[in-house]
Amino acid sequence: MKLEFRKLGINGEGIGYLDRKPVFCPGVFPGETAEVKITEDHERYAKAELVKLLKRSDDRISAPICPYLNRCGGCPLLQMKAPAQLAYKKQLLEEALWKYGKIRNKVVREVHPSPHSMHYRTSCKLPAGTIRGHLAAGMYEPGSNKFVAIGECAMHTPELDHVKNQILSYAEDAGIHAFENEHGLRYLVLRGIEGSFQCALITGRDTLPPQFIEQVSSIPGMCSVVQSVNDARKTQTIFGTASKVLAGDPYITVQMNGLALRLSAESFFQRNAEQASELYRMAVAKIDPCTTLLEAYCGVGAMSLAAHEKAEEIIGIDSVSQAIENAEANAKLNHIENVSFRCGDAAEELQKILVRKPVDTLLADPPRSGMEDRMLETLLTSGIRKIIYVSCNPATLGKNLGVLKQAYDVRTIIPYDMFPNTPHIESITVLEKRNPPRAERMH
Ligand SMILES: C[S@@+](CC[C@H](N)C(=O)[O-])C[C@H]1O[C@@H](n2cnc3c(N)ncnc32)[C@H](O)[C@@H]1O
Repeated sequence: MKLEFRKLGINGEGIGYLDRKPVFCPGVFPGETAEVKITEDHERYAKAELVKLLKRSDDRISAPICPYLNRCGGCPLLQMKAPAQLAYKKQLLEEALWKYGKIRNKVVREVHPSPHSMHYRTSCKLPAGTIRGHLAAGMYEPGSNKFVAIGECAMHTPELDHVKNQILSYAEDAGIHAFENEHGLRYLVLRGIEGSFQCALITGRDTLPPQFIEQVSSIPGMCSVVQSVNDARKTQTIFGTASKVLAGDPYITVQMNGLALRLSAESFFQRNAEQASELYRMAVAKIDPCTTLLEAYCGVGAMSLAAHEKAEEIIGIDSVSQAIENAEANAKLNHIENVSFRCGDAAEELQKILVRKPVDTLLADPPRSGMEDRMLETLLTSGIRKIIYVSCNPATLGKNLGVLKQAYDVRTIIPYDMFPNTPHIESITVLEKRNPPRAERMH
């Protein structure tokens, strides 16, 4: 059937309307007309696949840039011109903020574009698979378990893909196969920042051949080779319980905003390192000089350490022990003495700290699921004056701001494009405590 598309969905798909029912179709942009086939018809929405594009948007780039575009699903906006991508991302953020938190779009600033729109990813976590009898790393087709081998990804840095392909070729020569029956290579986790590489091999319960380890550790710039056994039949996590260092250090050390940062393979670190350093700089600039600053969900401490001159005391909290070990080492490495770290649940640790002393400012960069209810409740009744909230998920940001606005004013929201060609949008929100809170004024 022929359908006109008017909007962009949160997953980067086009939205057209059949009567008043939304129809979601990947590969179509707003302003386009397409022949589509309905694949799922539900009471409140339908899904469709593109048969033929009948009218193209002026925002569409016609030349295909990536051979995996229609199969991998990682970059649904790859064929959209850059200015249009930024405009749609801002719109997606504003819509989510209004839908989930009734936050008005006048507080949303223009999107900061990524310094690079291609080849910006400095890390990858790819499942291993077999293609025509050969070991490969890639992705699964969206919504399916069909493996797609990715040779070169247009979002990875070329160095990252080069190292990935070298490791796969050495693994195949060593007789290592893709994970099956609790053995083999399950995931390849790689980081490569400014010529330093870290490789984590997620495998079954296997002893990897010494010659293979020697070859991988000899790749120029390879600083850290670790193995993590994850042989669980069904798993939501990539890493197993413990990692073993096969060669080099347990971490790599990267430079960011004048700091040396050690990163273990299990520790979270932003994938677009160049844009992350811009975002961190802005987040730190929004902190007013204060006595006690707390960073919840601090990872390896990049922002806490960068903010060390803003507060007399800074405390970082993260639930991943390797990240906290890195953060503590990073404080020492950079000779910063007023920043300390704690491993634990952010809400629980914040509550414990607030019993002992007041906290002036909270810097928080939670995972996609956002802040938990316990964290929100604690903030509402705390004396924390300012919150700088870094978010990678507009929906959970909207929900959290919808609660926090009971006691805080949302001053500004600054979006950052961390992942060009995808619908993802990161942002920094600055909140200030209302004095007295609205709830108290009502009584
Ligand atoms: C989006 S990352 C941000 C990390 C860091 N701010 C950065 O930019 O590198 C979210 C972090 O939250 C941590 N985390 C997830 N759930 C947590 C919880 N309940 N309490 C504390 N930390 C948590 C993860 O380990 C991860 O390091």
